[in-house]
Amino acid sequence: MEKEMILLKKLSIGYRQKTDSRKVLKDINLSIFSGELVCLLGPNGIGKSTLLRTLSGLLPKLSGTIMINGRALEEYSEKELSKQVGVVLTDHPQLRNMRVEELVALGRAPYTNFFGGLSSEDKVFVDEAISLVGIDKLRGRMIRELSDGERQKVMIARALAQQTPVIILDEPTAFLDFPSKVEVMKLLRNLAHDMHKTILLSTHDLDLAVRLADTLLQVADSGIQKVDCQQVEKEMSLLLDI
Ligand SMILES: Nc1ncnc2c1ncn2[C@@H]1O[C@H](COP(=O)(O)OP(=O)(O)OP(=O)(O)O)[C@@H](O)[C@H]1O
Repeated sequence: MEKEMILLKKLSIGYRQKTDSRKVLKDINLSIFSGELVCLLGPNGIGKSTLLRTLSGLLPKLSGTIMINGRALEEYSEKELSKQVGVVLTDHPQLRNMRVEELVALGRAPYTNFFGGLSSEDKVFVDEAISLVGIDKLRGRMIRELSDGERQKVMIARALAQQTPVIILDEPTAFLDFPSKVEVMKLLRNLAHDMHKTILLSTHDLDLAVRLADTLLQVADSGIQKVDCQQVEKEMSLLLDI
């Protein structure tokens, strides 16, 4: 039986400004379960990143409820939340001067002591994450010397080393060539299915999302709706006249 990992009720998200707030999406009601690869689709500027940042605890909600693994998001301390939710955002220029192994080891930060030393258990999790993602050969390389696809895999390995039940990724396939997009999406799907993780990502790669996601969520001004993968595939074929 899969577990309800993310529950959203009457959620409004956006940006608080000095005098008022800029609402981006409102009345979001949604349940997301463990073992699921969930893809958020929608046009530029509709609010996908805003939602992912809000669920990651990086941006405060405007109103409503966010439950992560059965507990309200705001009840978690920063450290506790980083044991529940791993986040892979678009670019991290400040991480470019690290080696692959060091960056993956950053995933252990919520578990290490004040001085940040890795225990032998931490090292096992780092090794495991590196081998799961298939980047053993890149271990000693500098992040700045990697291709976009390789760097994306390293970021996923860091989130895996963090050992969280939920992983949130903002456009993990952007800027990748087609084979790398497929590889990254399949990797994420396998992680959801084999390790029972909840993987929530945004993407503009509709064709891949339709084929690989367990759940497709369409973001529109009116809110967020689950859409049927097979129905979308049929509509795509009709549009393309094939
Ligand atoms: N820091 C901010 N302050 C105020 N408004 C913002 C801020 N960041 C984004 N927005 C606005 O919020 C809305 C939603 O942006 P968001 O980045 O969530 O869209 P998105 O669906 O992720 O788009 P894309 O597909 O282009 O990445 C946009 O109108 C954007 O201009």
